[in-house]
Amino acid sequence: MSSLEEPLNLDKLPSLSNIDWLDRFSSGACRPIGEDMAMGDSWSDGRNCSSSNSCVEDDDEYGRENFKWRRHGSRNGISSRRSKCLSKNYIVCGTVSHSQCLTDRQPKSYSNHRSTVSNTFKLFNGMPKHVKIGEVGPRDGLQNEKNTVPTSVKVELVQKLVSCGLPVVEVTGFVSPKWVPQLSDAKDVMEAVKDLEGVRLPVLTPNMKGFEAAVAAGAKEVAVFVSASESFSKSNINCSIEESLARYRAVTSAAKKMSILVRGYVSCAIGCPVEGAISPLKVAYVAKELHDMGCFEISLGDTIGIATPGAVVPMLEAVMAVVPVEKLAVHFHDTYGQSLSNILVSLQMGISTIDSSVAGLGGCPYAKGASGNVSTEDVVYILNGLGIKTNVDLHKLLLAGEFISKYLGRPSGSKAAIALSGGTADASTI
Ligand SMILES: CC(C)(COP(=O)([O-])OP(=O)([O-])OC[C@H]1O[C@@H](n2cnc3c(N)ncnc32)[C@H](O)[C@@H]1OP(=O)([O-])[O-])[C@@H](O)C(=O)NCCC(=O)NCCSC(=O)C[C@@](C)(O)CC(=O)[O-]
Repeated sequence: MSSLEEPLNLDKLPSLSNIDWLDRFSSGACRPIGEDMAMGDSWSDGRNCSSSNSCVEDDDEYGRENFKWRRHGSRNGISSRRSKCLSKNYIVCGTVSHSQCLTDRQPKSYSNHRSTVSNTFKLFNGMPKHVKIGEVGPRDGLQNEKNTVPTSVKVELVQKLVSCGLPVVEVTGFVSPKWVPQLSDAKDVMEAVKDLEGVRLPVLTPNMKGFEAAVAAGAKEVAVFVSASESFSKSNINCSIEESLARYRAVTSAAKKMSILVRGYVSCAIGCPVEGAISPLKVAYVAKELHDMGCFEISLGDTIGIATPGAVVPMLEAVMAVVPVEKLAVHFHDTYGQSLSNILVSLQMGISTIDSSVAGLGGCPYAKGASGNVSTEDVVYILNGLGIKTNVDLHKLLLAGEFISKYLGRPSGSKAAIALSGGTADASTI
């Protein structure tokens, strides 16, 4: 195992030129559910990319010319695939009824129709058709609240979020109550929601103690979190990056024996409150370690919310060189209001799992000044506009956001929710 104390040389990581983009974007790269799942085969919400999010069929010359990470593909068969891609794009948009989405914006009588089509390809070609939203409000959102939120409110919030159709709701964290007092009722919250059906309910676990407590409370999925910044690792979990990786190897190994799924987070994937900018290679290093130890999905977190697309692209490029894109998620905090732009560019790079927090709740107790996650309402709104399916009922989501905002006594952090408030009865058709 190499150490982060040693400088990471470029040649230690596979470079983009060593990886044929077809390998990473082909339906072969989008494995069927269950295959290559180091943590057992009980994951029922796996994405079958070859049917729903397939990218390669949509590849065309525009993608490769415009996006560096696709440069190395074969040009064979491009023209024959182009018309197929075109119809697919239209089908995607056609799935959202009553929506002002991509198709509606295409000027039908535009004099240069070919150029309009070219733009559509350039901008939207690599995007997934379905996005899985990981709701983190009850954990990431509430962990930083100063006043204790009663267990019953947390449980009701989780229930409301599940009823929206969200496929994943991160419930709580089995972390030290001395470090994060707000989550000291983790056991009670988990026990109250563990039997909710049709949803994955992961919980954060920083070590074996947390893992064992989570399993005892009924968790069937846990999440470990490693930092790409040495300083943040020490302030957040009181150990070095390498020590944390060793702890998580113990967790993933125990989880595998019990068919418990483990998700991995990389925090400070763009920047650290102490160290500033973080090298994409460091992010790639820890992401690969998490992948190699058996995490079925790795969520790349801009913990302090400083990212712009200019920083997200190289970070994703570096990580996608070592971890398959279908195993990656993005997790943006919205401190600088850049999250939706960052999400858009992530979608263009083929990411199809997005973390977000209802009403934009959140902030990390160990990242002062960092604001909440991008709001789930805003994410659903932009995805609806792009004609990308989420299966999330926006109307119910607005009510869940309203519920927790009212309880906390402050306005929602979601622009879409604020704009739609008063008109929530019609929100599901937006
Ligand atoms: C990791 C530790 C526990 C180390 O904390 P430590 O103080 O170094 O641990 P320790 O092993 O020395 O134990 C100290 C005490 O904590 C107890 N303890 C030990 N482990 C646990 C546990 N799991 N659950 C409950 N109690 C625990 C342990 O039993 C002992 O109790 P005592 O004997 O003093 O009574 C601590 O630093 C901690 O809990 N940190 C978590 C901090 C946290 O939750 N931060 C926010 C996470 S958000 C994030 O990282 C970013 C993310 C994921 O959201 C992505 C993004 O936004 O970008």
